[in-house]
Amino acid sequence: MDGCLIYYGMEETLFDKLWNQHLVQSLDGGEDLIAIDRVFLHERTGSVALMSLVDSGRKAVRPEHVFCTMDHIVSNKSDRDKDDARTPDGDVFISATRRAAKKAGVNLIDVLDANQGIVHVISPELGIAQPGLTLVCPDSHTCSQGALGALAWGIGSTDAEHAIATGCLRIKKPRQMRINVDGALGSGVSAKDLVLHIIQTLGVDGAKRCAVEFSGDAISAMSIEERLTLCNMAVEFAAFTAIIAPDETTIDYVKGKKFAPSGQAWNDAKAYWASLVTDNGAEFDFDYTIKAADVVPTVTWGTNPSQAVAITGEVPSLDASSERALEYMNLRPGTAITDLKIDGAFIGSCTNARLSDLRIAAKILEGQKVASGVTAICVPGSMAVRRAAEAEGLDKIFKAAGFEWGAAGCAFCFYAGGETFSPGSRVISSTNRNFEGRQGPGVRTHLASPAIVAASALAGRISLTS
Ligand SMILES: CC(C)[C@H](C(=O)O)[C@@H](O)C(=O)O
Ligand code: SF4
Repeated sequence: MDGCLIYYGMEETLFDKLWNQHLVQSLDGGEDLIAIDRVFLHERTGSVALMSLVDSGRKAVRPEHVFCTMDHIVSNKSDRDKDDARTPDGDVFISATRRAAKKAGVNLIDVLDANQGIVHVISPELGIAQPGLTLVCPDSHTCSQGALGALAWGIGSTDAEHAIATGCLRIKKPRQMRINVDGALGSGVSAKDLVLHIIQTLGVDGAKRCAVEFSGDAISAMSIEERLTLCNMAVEFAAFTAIIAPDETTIDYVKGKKFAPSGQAWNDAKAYWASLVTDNGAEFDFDYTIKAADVVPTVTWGTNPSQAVAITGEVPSLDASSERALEYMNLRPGTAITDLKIDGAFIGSCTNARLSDLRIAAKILEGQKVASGVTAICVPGSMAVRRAAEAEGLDKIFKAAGFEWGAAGCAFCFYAGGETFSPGSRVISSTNRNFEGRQGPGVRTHLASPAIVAASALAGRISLTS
């Protein structure tokens, strides 16, 4: 063995690489100081960070790398004004956020800006989230942006202020999990079905404090928009974040985006991104393999995203943990999912309101009418998505079918006060959370893919086909 060096445990995961490349210092007490490349804020929680920063006389260390959008409480009316809000007194909040963002000198994507939209939709769309960058945002679905190969995670408002002021955050390194999805998803089986299947299998705490890397043939075959849907819901099974190694699909997606590197910087970035893979032999704390062929169109029946079932299945039989959920959802065990009549259908949110989602729904809706008694709403994830959809005539299809066509924002994904579905409504929704009251007091949410939402809107009950 002379002259032969054997390294044990030198192989790194993609997550290790990004963590180590951003490690400023290991601190006493098990925390690390991590360099933060981008901070994204929104008016609901980011505003708190911005206002506190401005009020305390602190400055953004790199204001050009801080972005603030208005998405959570803005009105989704097509003719909205710059201060129209969904919440009582929301206008005051929006204008205060605007003032603080301007004072702090950060990039403001205001309500009427052409680039406005939901943070996790516009960050990739504008090339702000990029492979290899660390990105934080005071919002739990920041994990979505790991789809680009970025190390992106949700933080609190205080940490956001700290990251803006110092460009660093102290944090304990999470555990690591790999979920390898082998083979190809069946036709008509979407990224949303896959993530609901994973959460149903692992449970809502299944990836507690883990950075989850998604890999395998089914992931490589996905578009970036599908990967964003998948990573979006990592937090719904308690993950610290999700990440997917950048590949040709990622490079093609990022190329030419507003904030993407260009010229020589683009070539350098591509060379660096090629190194962002998990080494063969690198170890994870948890390593799962899922067969893509086992995944079927899936819908939630309960009040957390793990309470899910095949659309061809039934409301499961009662156990102690599901009793409350069944009561809230007004369901009886043994009822076929496709026998559930709906009152509302919603396509929107950072999970499933990108152009590909709208195209899938429009294909199903074309030339058809929403069932009577169903309130159907589509809110594109960003104004760019809305414009692109309109350029293809998708808005006309949605409207002709009886859908409302909104301006971008979080809108009916979460209840912030203001207009929503009426109490007791059963709503099929392309969003990511089905908690009690999530879409409004007493509203009963069933999570599903945009295809299922569209088909159900036409059928007037949960359905895979109209
Ligand atoms: C309001 C915001 C902090 C919250 C989040 O963290 O995710 C919201 O976006 C949500 O989806 O519940
Ligand atoms: S669309 Fe919904 S899940 Fe996404 S950031 Fe907004 S409120 Fe949160």
